[in-house]
Amino acid sequence: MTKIAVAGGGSIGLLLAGRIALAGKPVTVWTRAEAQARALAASGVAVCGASGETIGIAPVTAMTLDQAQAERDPAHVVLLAVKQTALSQAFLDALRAAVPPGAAVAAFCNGLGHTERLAAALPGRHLLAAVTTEGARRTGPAAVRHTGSGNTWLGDAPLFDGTARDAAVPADPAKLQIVEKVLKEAGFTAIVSNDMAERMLRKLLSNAVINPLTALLRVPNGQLTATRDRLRLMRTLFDETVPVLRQYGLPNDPALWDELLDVCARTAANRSSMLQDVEAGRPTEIGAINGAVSRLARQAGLPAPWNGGLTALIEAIPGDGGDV
Ligand SMILES: NC(=O)C1=CN([C@@H]2O[C@H](COP(=O)(O)OP(=O)(O)OC[C@H]3O[C@@H](n4cnc5c(N)ncnc54)[C@H](OP(=O)(O)O)[C@@H]3O)[C@@H](O)[C@H]2O)C=CC1
Ligand SMILES: CC(C)(CO)C(=O)C(=O)O
Repeated sequence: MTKIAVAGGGSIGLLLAGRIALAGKPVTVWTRAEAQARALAASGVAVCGASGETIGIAPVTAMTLDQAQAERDPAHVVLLAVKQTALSQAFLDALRAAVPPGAAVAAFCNGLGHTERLAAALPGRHLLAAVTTEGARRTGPAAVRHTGSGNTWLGDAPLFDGTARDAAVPADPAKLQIVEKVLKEAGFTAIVSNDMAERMLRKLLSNAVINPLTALLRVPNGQLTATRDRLRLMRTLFDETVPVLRQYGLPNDPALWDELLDVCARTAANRSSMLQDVEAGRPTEIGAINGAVSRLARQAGLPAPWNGGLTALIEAIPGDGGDV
């Protein structure tokens, strides 16, 4: 039987682990803190729906990532559900020690930069990129709310920083199929994509416009479109970001602006992940989002002053302390 581990017991990690376990598959959560591993092992993951109704209590095995390194029977499939800010050298070293060569690692991080770092840190492992529009919020050490259903795309992990367009770590089709099957059996809409660069760039575009503006203006996503001034800010950032991302595989799609407005409408009540990080005094993923757009713009010789300025502003908020 495929041995499945989820690295990171946060919002997406608990949603993945909870749903997989509720579908009857054994799953192990690798946490940062020992206290969370104990809580998860004792009570399982309480999975709730969008309005807080209990869907089920999912039994899981749990241990810290450090403890996972000593496992005699290591995982074959690892779903990586940490933020880009967690990808320190120490974390990457620990992950390499916990994941044996030949195992598949599907990275669910938003933003860019993780695929390059993971590919370098995990030689001999099968790296996959995953982009999800599922919404999740951890409500306790062993509890998660599934705040919105979406799609999850899986495929070759594209490389952007310092590379020409179309560079990617080719996925082993057999590993891809295994991860797709695990997600589908857990009830997720999993789609194998042969253009993960496009998927990552579409998601990056939403995050690059919505996240920094909501974090600075301290408004939920739906409030961004509520005034002309905010819409103008969104449009300015969008107009600067699209030409940069088009250099790396974002299609010339006239529907992109409407799609962005649609994300704001569908997630109107959400506080973006960056706003939540700022409010909690945690480091944000700004370096992997607008910081990444700035880097790509420099690489392509295009201007991106708004992305650079917003990166500097968010990094200057007490608590952020820079990024990976
Ligand atoms: N939440 C969502 O709805 C969505 C999130 N995403 C993306 O998915 C990624 C994960 O997001 P999300 O789940 O929301 O983030 P969270 O902050 O909720 O969870 C991240 C988890 O990573 C854990 N972690 C950090 N460092 C380590 C470590 N050294 N060892 C083990 N675990 C560690 C954290 O542990 P601890 O709590 O102990 O610090 C935390 O539980 C992000 O890139 C995000 O942008 C994508 C789509 C939707
Ligand atoms: C799409 C969006 C903006 C939804 O809140 C998101 O992915 C985030 O908050 O990081």
